[in-house]
Amino acid sequence: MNDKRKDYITWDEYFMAVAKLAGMRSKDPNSQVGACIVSADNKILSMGYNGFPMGCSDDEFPWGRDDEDPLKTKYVYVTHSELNAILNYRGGSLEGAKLYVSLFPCNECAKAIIQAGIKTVIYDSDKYDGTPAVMASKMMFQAAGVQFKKYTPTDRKIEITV
Ligand SMILES: O=c1ccn([C@H]2C[C@H](O)[C@@H](COP(=O)(O)O)O2)c(=O)[nH]1
Ligand SMILES: [Zn+2]
Repeated sequence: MNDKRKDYITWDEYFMAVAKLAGMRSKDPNSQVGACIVSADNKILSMGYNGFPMGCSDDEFPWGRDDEDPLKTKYVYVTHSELNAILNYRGGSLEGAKLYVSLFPCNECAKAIIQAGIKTVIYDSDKYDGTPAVMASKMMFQAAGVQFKKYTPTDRKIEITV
């Protein structure tokens, strides 16, 4: 019994699972998004999920998507997972880091990702592909030399009992 285990999870499975675990903290009833920032040598640097800013109560601010008054929707208040992950990092530079995220970043997150120096984005869902926000993200990533690649699902079930 000197051989190592063979069924350990890959780096990609690990970091995407961590991103999705972070997303499970989200109170958004429609889309729970998680992000995990990783160094070039595979150390986790930061995590985030979509939620309201500190001091803005999850129970008082609205979670709805549609209202003729934009102030009664979540969109004007929610901080996106990627931005939270960037802002949660306290260690200095994210230059050259990788970002694992469960949903393709919107244009506002793309700007923050580029400006933070993140060079690779690995995403799972691309459910808003073709929308202006995602089209703008893809254009900006291409112009800025940020690689984006779809996570290849392995269908591995990762079960954790807590
Ligand atoms: O780049 C992104 C884009 C969106 N999100 C968050 C913001 C919202 O909480 C949801 C999207 O809600 P829908 O009901 O699917 O419109 O996702 C994010 O974290 N990062
Ligand atoms: Zn965003």
